[in-house]
Amino acid sequence: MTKHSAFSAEDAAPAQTGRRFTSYPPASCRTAAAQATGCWLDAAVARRAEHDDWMEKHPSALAEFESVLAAAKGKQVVMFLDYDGTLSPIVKDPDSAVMTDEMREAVRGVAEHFPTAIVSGRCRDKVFNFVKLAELYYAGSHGMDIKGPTAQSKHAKAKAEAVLCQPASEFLPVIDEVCRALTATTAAIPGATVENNKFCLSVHFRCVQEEKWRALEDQVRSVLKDYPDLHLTKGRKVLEIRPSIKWDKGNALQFLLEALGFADSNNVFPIYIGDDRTDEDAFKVLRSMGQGIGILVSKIPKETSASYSLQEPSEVKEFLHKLVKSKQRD
Ligand SMILES: O=P(O)(O)OC[C@H]1O[C@H](O[C@H]2O[C@H](CO)[C@@H](O)[C@H](O)[C@H]2O)[C@H](O)[C@@H](O)[C@@H]1O
Repeated sequence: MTKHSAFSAEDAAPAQTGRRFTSYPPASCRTAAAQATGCWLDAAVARRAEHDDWMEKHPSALAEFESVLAAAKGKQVVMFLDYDGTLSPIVKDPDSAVMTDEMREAVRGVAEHFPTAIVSGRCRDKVFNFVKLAELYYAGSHGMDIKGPTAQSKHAKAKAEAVLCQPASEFLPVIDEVCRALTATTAAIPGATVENNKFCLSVHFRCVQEEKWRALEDQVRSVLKDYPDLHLTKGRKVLEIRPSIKWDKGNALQFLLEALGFADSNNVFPIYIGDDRTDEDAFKVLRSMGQGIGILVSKIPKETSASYSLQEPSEVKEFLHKLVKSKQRD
């Protein structure tokens, strides 16, 4: 298979801006080679071929909907949904990434039929304020802050309200301290913003001039030098600062399956839909369990452990609607 960057043109810096951004190479070597020879038609053909090749390996979950249903037949579907880029489109201002009422209704419909969790890099309260559905499970801070439903529903387990998992709670004071330090240090870079996600932080560079990306990353790394228990990862035009503990969205998925009573069960079919690098941890867990499916939301080929793809949040909504309809005709 052609190697793709998990984060390509739509998300991050081009490779030539510096070695530390080189986890974001051009879309494919084939395309780059064609571009290098100056043959743009070849490059377009190569891109198309690359896309077709990728779609064969990660087919549309809508086009293959009946196969998904067949695989899930007789099993309990559990739905896991990432937020940004999955339920809401990527926008410049993170505080404006609202979810449409139509998408909320689609998620509500799914939650009526299946246990449903939102798994986000955002602070749990913030993502709850966007989604506003009390019958769901929420895993905020990249899974480091998990809470059960606060409203009863058919699928909220009797003790759901008691579900709480905060494996990084000892990091709260240090995260606040680093948030203050980063906010002060990056203030001179226009467009840079720091978002406090409670157990982790995001430094956004979507609105920063490309020439300043390197300087911003240098500043963030210089602050982090004094905090060896924290580490930096990269998402969609965002630098993410997280505690160095072995806990990610994959662990959150496993924790929730266990909390729902599906530990070691062969009768469960988890579906995880996400668009970001951090969602890959959950896709990998599903692969290693050999149960359920991962669906990557992306318009372009990316290296992924997901089995299926959807292009954008509107397709996610359609997929959720189809799932609800299929349940209604059961
Ligand atoms: O796990 P997620 O729910 O996907 O959260 C990952 C990050 O999402 C948000 O940032 C991204 O979306 C913003 C709004 O569309 C966009 O402006 C930004 O460039 C994206 O990186 C969120 O603000 C971050 O804190 C999350 O870590």
